[in-house]
Amino acid sequence: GVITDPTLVSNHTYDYIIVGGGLTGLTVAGRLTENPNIQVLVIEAGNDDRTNPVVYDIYRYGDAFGTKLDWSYPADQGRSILAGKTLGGSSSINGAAWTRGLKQQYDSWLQLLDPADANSGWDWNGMFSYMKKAESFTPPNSGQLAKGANSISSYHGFTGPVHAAFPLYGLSSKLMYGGPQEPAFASVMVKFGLVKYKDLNGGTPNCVSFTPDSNGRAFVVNQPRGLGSPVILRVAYLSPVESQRKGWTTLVGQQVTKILFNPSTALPRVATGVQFGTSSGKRFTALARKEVILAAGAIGSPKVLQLSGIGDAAALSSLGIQSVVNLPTVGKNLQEQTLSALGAGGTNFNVGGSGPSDVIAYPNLYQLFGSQASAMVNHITQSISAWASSQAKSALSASALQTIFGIQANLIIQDNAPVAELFQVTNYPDKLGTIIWPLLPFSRGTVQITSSNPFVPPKTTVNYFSVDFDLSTQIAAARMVRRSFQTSPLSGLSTGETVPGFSTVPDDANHGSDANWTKWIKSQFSSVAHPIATCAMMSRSLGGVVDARLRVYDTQNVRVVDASIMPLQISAHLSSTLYGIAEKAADIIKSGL
Ligand SMILES: Cc1cc2nc3c(=O)[nH]c(=O)nc-3n(C[C@H](O)[C@H](O)[C@H](O)COP(=O)(O)OP(=O)(O)OC[C@H]3O[C@@H](n4cnc5c(N)ncnc54)[C@H](O)[C@@H]3O)c2cc1C
Repeated sequence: GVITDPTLVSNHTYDYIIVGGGLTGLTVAGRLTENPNIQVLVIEAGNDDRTNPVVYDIYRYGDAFGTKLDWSYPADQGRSILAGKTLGGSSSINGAAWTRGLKQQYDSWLQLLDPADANSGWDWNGMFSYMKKAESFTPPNSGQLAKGANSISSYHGFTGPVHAAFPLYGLSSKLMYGGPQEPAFASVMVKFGLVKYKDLNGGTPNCVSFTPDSNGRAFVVNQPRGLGSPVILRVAYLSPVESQRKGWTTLVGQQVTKILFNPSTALPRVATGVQFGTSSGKRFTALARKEVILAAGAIGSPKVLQLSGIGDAAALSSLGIQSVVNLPTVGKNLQEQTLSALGAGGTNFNVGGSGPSDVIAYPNLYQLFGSQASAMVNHITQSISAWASSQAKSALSASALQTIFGIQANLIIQDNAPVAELFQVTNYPDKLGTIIWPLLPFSRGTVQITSSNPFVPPKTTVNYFSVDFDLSTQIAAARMVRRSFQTSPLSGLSTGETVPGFSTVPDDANHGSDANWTKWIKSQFSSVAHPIATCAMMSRSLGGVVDARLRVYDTQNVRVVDASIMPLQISAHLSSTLYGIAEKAADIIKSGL
């Protein structure tokens, strides 16, 4: 069950201790405890807020931002990165869009691992089956089909714990929009050269598509199966089984402060358990017979490793932390995205409900940059080496980063990986809205503790826009949105762009100058909250922190299973992929590899 009293687990021994009861932590715990002989302790820093409407009503997710449900990790340029501090982690405060990346992006993970790991299954085929294992998809009904939803059944799983569907379930007033704005946006994107595709969840996201949402409506569908109460809404792996799984203990309201190691300094190092507590309270210890599994998220996990002595030995020693494994890339290779919202006033058409919004466009570089595309291809090819040098401090080395950037560039140039997301939104920031972000930034950042006090947030430096391609992509996406408001049939619904508007970014033959777009974007962008790669699954020679078995290098029994292991961004929202990673991680752990 879920408990709050730390003395109930203090000095007890479990087979596995999972640090973080978020998206991946609960998924792994749910699978490991299918075996009744296995004892798992999950320690979650946040509380059990499943009965809080801000958590169980996904349409209120924005109400969680900046509250005690959110870490709001401070970052550079005055930004902060939202992250759930509550049971369910960021899945409990997320927007629930359910999308998957490009096939070749998952295949590239193998390229970043040692050749000896060629059969490890970290590619599209392996990941697709695990993403489907996590999913219970409900195809659109006739009403939803009429509004533009569609699906391809072989792209989905139908028996997993996480429900995905088009908006219908849950609050009856919240349905797919029935007004003209979403189909009009899709038509304009087709005019801009994108294919309108039935379903972007099968590894081909370069399209405009109506997209489903995850678990927000799970309880309605599950009710007939006797699982029904709103509390399972966000925590598909836990709530339905929590009263039966005697081997699964979840302690909430306690933060893991470090991993404890066997004193023998011989490599690989052996973890024996964890220390945890609250900022004002006592520290406790719990012991792990088999493994300590980190699932604290892409900012939380490198922080715990560093606090435990795994990181850059020199930097840690300056904080008085004794080195356990000198692994300087812990917390490096951070990739996070930048968001802007554009809006236009609307004629008095009826939006047809209260949403949520459904349509996403994923243009590739050629579609986004149009006549400038070949210049941009040349620019990328010629700049990779300079970009790698400029970002080297946030990676193992310039040469490692150059290899990684080469793979990233190939995905963009050869495989048509979508480089930007354009998410049509009704009534934000005006009646017609589109939020945009570059998907595949070359800027690299770091997460680094600055104190041995675990309750001080780590220094998170994204280095937003430190590679010009990232800004150029955001500008090109903004221009595409501006043009969309001026293109029929969307233009027939628009009374003109209001955000940023022509007084802020005057229109011209080029749809606004680079200088004006830059000024506006830099003044108002926010962080998307998709941080990854801070404990990247890559070969050690490229700066990886975990191997293909998700084991931290030079440790015997410390694994990372969360967003920090993704080595490169994907052209998608992250959650479906992360459920797949965690499902695969659970099988790796069960097999004892
Ligand atoms: C605002 C927002 C909107 C999003 N929208 C979408 C969307 O629409 N679609 C989509 O697919 N994805 C979305 N995402 C992304 C997705 O939810 C996250 O990528 C995903 O939840 C990350 O999973 P994780 O397991 O790595 O980390 P998390 O789910 O964040 O879990 C980490 C957990 O560890 C806990 N923790 C951290 N440190 C410690 C410690 N020292 N001790 C104990 N516990 C600790 C945290 O409190 C948290 O519960 C969104 C994310 C956010 C924040």
